[in-house]
Amino acid sequence: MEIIEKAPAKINLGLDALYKRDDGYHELKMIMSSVDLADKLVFRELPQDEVIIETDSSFLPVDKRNHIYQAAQVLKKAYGIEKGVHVSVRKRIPVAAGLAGGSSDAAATLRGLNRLWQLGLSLDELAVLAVDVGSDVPYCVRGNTAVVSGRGDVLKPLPAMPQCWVVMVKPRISVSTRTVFGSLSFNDIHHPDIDAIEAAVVAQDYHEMVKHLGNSLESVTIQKHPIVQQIKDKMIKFGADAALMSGSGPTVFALCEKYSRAQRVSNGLKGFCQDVHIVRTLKQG
Ligand SMILES: C[C@@](CO)(OP(=O)(O)O)[C@H](O)COP(=O)(O)OP(=O)(O)OC[C@H]1O[C@@H](n2ccc(N)nc2=O)[C@H](O)[C@@H]1O
Ligand SMILES: Nc1ncnc2c1ncn2[C@@H]1O[C@H](COP(=O)(O)OP(=O)(O)O)[C@@H](O)[C@H]1O
Repeated sequence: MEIIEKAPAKINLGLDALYKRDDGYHELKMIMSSVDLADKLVFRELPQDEVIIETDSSFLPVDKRNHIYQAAQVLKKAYGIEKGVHVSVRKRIPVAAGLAGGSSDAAATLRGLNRLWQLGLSLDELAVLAVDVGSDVPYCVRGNTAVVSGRGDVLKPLPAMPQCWVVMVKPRISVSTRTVFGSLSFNDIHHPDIDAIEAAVVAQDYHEMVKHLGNSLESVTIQKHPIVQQIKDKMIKFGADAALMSGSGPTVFALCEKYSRAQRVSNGLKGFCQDVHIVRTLKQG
């Protein structure tokens, strides 16, 4: 049997870091949304009890460091499964970009193996296991648009964000999520109004939504990597309705209501960065 799952990238329309918790993680309140840029995973049963990963990306480890491997092990351990799987990954989401590519692959693995091994688990049950792989994985199990809080493990589904075009630009720098959180100083960060973004999404009010986009981690990454601010400035100059860093970065996304604007932003940025994508927001489902 062969099972296919898509693993879409996410953007953070809002990310508020509230405080550092006793377990070392940060309490967050975020609005996340899936976009139409996805990896494709194909799962096939293996006769031996082994997890084998194959990918077209030269940036990815295929051993136990891969989030796909970790997700499979979490599921096998939780349900005592002694079966093997071959996973082939067509990688389209830029790696270590703030777009949750690895987390989305892990979530797709939980969904895919649930089907391949006929475990009959609900998405809520998979989301509970998911946090053992990473903080972004519970959200990625369902994807779509949601308010995400706690460490990343408390989910409230929302209607799909208002339809628009998203231009995603990843500069050629590496950002470590752990280092960004480690450098966060609560004295001087911006706290976006997450409730206002949520209300705008519920009301399907695109213009109100773009007014409130914000990310507490942005200034931390910009301080080390001014190119993130330069990309934001260029996006606005070329006509984007809003521009924001996603997650801990370094990808910056621009939202545009009109495709012609998205094309202008994309063309304007292509001379500056190589990794530029125009994608659509996803409708629910
Ligand atoms: C910042 C966000 C926002 O969506 O996204 P990315 O930039 O990774 O896409 C996520 O919270 C990242 O989630 P994820 O990448 O799964 O994080 P994890 O592997 O669990 O944690 C990596 C490191 O980030 C820090 N971390 C993560 C989540 C959280 N709520 N508090 C934290 O302090 C911890 O230092 C941890 O060691
Ligand atoms: N399947 C995977 N896809 C992408 N990255 C992965 C995967 N498995 C492990 N990783 C590792 O996870 C780290 C974070 O990658 P990724 O999830 O793409 O970024 P982010 O958390 O910034 O959104 C990278 O160092 C990468 O090597």
